[in-house]
Amino acid sequence: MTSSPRPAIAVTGLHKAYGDKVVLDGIDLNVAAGSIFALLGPNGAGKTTAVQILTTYITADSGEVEVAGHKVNQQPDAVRAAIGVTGQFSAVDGLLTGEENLLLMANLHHLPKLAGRRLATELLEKFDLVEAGKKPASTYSGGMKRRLDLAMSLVGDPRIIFLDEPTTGLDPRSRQTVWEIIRGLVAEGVTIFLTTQYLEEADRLADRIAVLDGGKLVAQGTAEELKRLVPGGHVRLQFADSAELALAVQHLRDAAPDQDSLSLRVPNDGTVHSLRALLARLDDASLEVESLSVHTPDLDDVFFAVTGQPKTAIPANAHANAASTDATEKATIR
Ligand SMILES: Nc1ncnc2c1ncn2[C@@H]1O[C@H](COP(=O)(O)OP(=O)(O)OP(=O)(O)O)[C@@H](O)[C@H]1O
Repeated sequence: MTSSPRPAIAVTGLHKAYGDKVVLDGIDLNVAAGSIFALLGPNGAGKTTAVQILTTYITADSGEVEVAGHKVNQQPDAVRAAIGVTGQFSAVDGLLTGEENLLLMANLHHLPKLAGRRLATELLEKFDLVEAGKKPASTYSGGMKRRLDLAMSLVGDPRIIFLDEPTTGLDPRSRQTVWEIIRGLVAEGVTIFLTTQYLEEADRLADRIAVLDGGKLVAQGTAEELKRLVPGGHVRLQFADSAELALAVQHLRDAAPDQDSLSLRVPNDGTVHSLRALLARLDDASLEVESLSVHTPDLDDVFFAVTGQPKTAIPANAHANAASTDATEKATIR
């Protein structure tokens, strides 16, 4: 009989509040060893708090949390020995060179001097920081700092790495580089738990994604599973002025208008048949459409469905509104 391998991370009923404010409201999740798991959510959703608990930085109020087979509240040292962490506030010391930062980390891990030097050289090469390695880290670009931070988190040879918003603030090229590094680590068998505000990052990288909103997991699955939760895509109709938009709203009752961009989002699966039907409706109503674009479902649509708001419009500490609660219940898969 074969038993399924033990997950790298197992969380049940995780709860954390600060005073009256419930930050994590009963979170359950499992991360398979050797996979990439993305915890997605708007500002203030509780992502960093979850990472802080999983990495033993803070304690939970209740719930079971096992990381690398050890309970975080009972064996925090064993958990710490098995993990690497890079946060939004990096461990990089700007006064030290890249190499010195790595040597310091090797020292903290009690590596013999020679082994520490060898590892620092290896990591500087791996992360394309050989030249920069002799310069103070304060002179590095954001992307270089992030690479050094990642390199430093590898010093203890961790099997599980937590990356809290690893590419926030990076330009697209640096972001791609970090993604390549993450994929390389996973190919070596490392488990990655990352938090992100970028839907694209979760889509491109993660084997499984969980969406956190208002302290609850409102959806969980692969990117494809999450996209299937969204019923079809939509067509965006662009109008020249608000009078034409108002006229369109009267005729297309199932559509959602956006007054700022003078556009209308009409549910549509993008097939030729349904596009023809939509064009016929526009013709029948003599509506003047300036332009039209077809959108197949993406994680943005999932976010819209499970949180009730477009990703870009989610304010800090957003909570699902009453209208979104239905969508949330329909969309959640467990
Ligand atoms: N030490 C603390 N004391 C009081 N409230 C806190 C504390 N730490 C976090 N919070 C609150 O908990 C909520 C979740 O914060 P958290 O940093 O976990 O969110 P996040 O999803 O990581 O957000 P961001 O994407 O902005 O980093 C926020 O409302 C925050 O203000």
